[in-house]
Amino acid sequence: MPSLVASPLPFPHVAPSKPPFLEDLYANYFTPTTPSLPTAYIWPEHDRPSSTPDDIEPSQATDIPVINMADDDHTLKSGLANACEQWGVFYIMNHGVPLDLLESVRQKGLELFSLPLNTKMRALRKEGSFEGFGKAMISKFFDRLMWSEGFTMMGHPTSSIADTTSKLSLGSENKFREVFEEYDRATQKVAARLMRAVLEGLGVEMEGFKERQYDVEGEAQSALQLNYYAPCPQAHMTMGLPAHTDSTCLTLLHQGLVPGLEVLRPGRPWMLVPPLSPSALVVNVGDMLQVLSNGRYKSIMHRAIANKRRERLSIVSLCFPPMNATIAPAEEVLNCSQDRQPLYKSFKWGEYMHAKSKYFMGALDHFKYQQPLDGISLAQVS
Ligand SMILES: C=C1C[C@]23C[C@H]1CC[C@H]2[C@@]12CCC[C@@](C)(C(=O)O1)[C@H]2[C@@H]3C(=O)O
Ligand SMILES: O=C(O)CCC(=O)C(=O)O
Ligand SMILES: [Fe+2]
Repeated sequence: MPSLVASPLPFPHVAPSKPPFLEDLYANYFTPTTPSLPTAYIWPEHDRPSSTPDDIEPSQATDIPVINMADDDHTLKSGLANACEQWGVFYIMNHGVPLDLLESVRQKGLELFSLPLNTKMRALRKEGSFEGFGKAMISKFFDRLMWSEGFTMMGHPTSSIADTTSKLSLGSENKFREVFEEYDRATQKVAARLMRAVLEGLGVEMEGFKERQYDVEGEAQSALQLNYYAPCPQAHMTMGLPAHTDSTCLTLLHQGLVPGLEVLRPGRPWMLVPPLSPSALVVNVGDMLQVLSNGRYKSIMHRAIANKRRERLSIVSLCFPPMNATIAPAEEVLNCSQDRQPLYKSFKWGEYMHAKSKYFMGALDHFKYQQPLDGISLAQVS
């Protein structure tokens, strides 16, 4: 088992003294028309994209697996097993989320980011909360600013999308809520189906898993994250969303027709994940599936590149365990693996998020049975 922290990226382990998000975010906000990029947005050369995706058109050839959700159960399970093990990222088609719903979310999302500043300020993310406008949580691990802004809504089953969006509604009408909630419900249904198929593909028996851990179809939590990347004339010098893995089981992402998502598979260069078709979704394996599968499926490192001329909106559905569920390698996975040793201890998702917000890419090692000697030393980062 290779060390999970053997990331080829030099992550800064110390957060800058003043996180570049929250109240001062919009005060120091970028102006997309600025002739030259403000220094704070210029990233060190080794962290910059090797090219910007401006001239790449949808349907560009790629060998990333495509999962057809209309396939029979057996084909679906084996396709997913292969995609999760070999890639950690894949496309899904025939997933059942209607194209017109996707288009409405896209339209409302763009409307959301074009709201006037004082309206956005009312829904700014507060310290200790995920919800609202702001830079992504991980921005505090980087000493440069990201060329993006985000809006996070925590959803199903105790939907607070209504609360987050109601802070934005002018008057009593909440014009964002309905469409975001409908999309959240639709994508979580897809995520639930995928999770069942992925776990069953690993030999997990669903009733036992439900008793010992959680009901992946009835109890999973969701968040809906919108990321907006304004056009950036010097896109090659900055980073839209820096390299990270998601703390999820699975993440379903729609990037519209504008490319920008890149993935890093171990031992390979960064690779673009081009938009495949207007309705295809990209699925990423997250940290929790890595634990449930006892490291057989690894969460995939990814990042987003800004574009020189085109604005980009990504619509990201995050699927993760309920707060009180026990996360640990699934029993059946341990029983069929050669060494039978769990790589990870049991923990709760909240504990994981706490570790992630402190140790970032070192968080998973915190829950490993043996701290790898070459890993991040906790003393170093605390
Ligand atoms: C349910 C989640 C998962 C979160 C935190 C919370 C809500 C927003 C998610 C993201 C979305 C953007 C990247 C990320 C790294 C971030 O900064 O915020 C994600 C993070 C995680 O996957 O760790
Ligand atoms: O915008 C993208 O393509 C990536 C977004 C992402 O990775 C995230 O929100 O977690
Ligand atoms: Fe992500």
